[in-house]
Amino acid sequence: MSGREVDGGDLAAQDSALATGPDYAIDVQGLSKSFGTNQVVHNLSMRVRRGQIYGFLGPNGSGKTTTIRMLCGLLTPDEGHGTCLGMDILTQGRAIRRHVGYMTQKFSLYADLSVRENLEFIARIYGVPDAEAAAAEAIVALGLEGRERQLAGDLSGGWKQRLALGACILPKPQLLLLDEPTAGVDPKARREFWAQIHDLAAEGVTVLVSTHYMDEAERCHEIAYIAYGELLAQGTVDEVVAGSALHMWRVTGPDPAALARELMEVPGIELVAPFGTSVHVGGRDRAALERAVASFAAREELVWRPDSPSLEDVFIDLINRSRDNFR
Ligand SMILES: Nc1ncnc2c1ncn2[C@@H]1O[C@H](COP(=O)(O)OP(=O)(O)OP(=O)(O)O)[C@@H](O)[C@H]1O
Repeated sequence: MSGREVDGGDLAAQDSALATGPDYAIDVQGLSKSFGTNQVVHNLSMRVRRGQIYGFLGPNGSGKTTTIRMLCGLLTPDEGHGTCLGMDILTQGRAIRRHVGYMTQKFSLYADLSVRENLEFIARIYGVPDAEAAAAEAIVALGLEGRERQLAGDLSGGWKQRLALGACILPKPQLLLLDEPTAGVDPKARREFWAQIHDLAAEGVTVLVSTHYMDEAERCHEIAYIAYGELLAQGTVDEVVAGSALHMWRVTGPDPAALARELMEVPGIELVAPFGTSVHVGGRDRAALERAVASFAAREELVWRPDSPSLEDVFIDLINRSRDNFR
């Protein structure tokens, strides 16, 4: 906990500030954080509008969790400043956390308590009035009926995540920080989880969610892509794709893996990404890319089609280029 932490004691004043607060649930500038000599977040600025679902993407170790922890005052940035729910992240961490639900990557409920016991326990810790009723309400809202008496430790991955989300929203937070909430969860459970997230956003809750799944990125109102601690792209999915300025072709042929290796060496081709039986080929210089494609004209076994960049193409391109910059 930061030595500068002050707990803005007047809860009524805070609540009224929250109700009339700024348009942005998160508004931070120039955040940097190092662990020893390793700078894991560098000069990161971001703004998230209230009621939005904001996706946070990037490779492993790129600084997403560290950023989330700075946003709710669990870590103090070395540089930078900003607000979360209108409160200062440097000095009002404790007050921020009273209004934020933070779902960490690790399942942190009690494995040997039942679903209902876990929810009632959390409700009591947060001082929710009538903990039993609040837990019962959460059980219905999350579709956990019939599982109330099951031990949390015996739930499948998808149900565990749903219970963890239930615990997060019991105190009715204004902002949810969800750190890879669906890692390892099957597609049906992920879809249901996302339906819950959209319901919460429709009620005015702001959601910042980190994920490695492209389909989840496409369910967000806005996304940010972070690599090596740098924010490389930000905006709606369409804006991020358009901002890449990538031109793409898709080529299908008998041995996509060998073809991909060959294509990587061709001037004008900056991005090569095998996708099933075909290979996505891209570059920012349209003329150079077209010359590269034309050089394969005699290869009748290959079928070339112009294509549009997918979000995954854009992220692969961003990570390739940022890796070059950071070497
Ligand atoms: N408390 C700490 N002490 C030292 N190094 C840390 C600490 N917390 C994180 N790191 C390092 O900071 C870097 C960024 O980690 P972080 O967990 O923020 O990344 P991430 O983008 O959330 O990764 P993932 O997608 O794998 O969860 C990593 O190299 C990690 O090892």
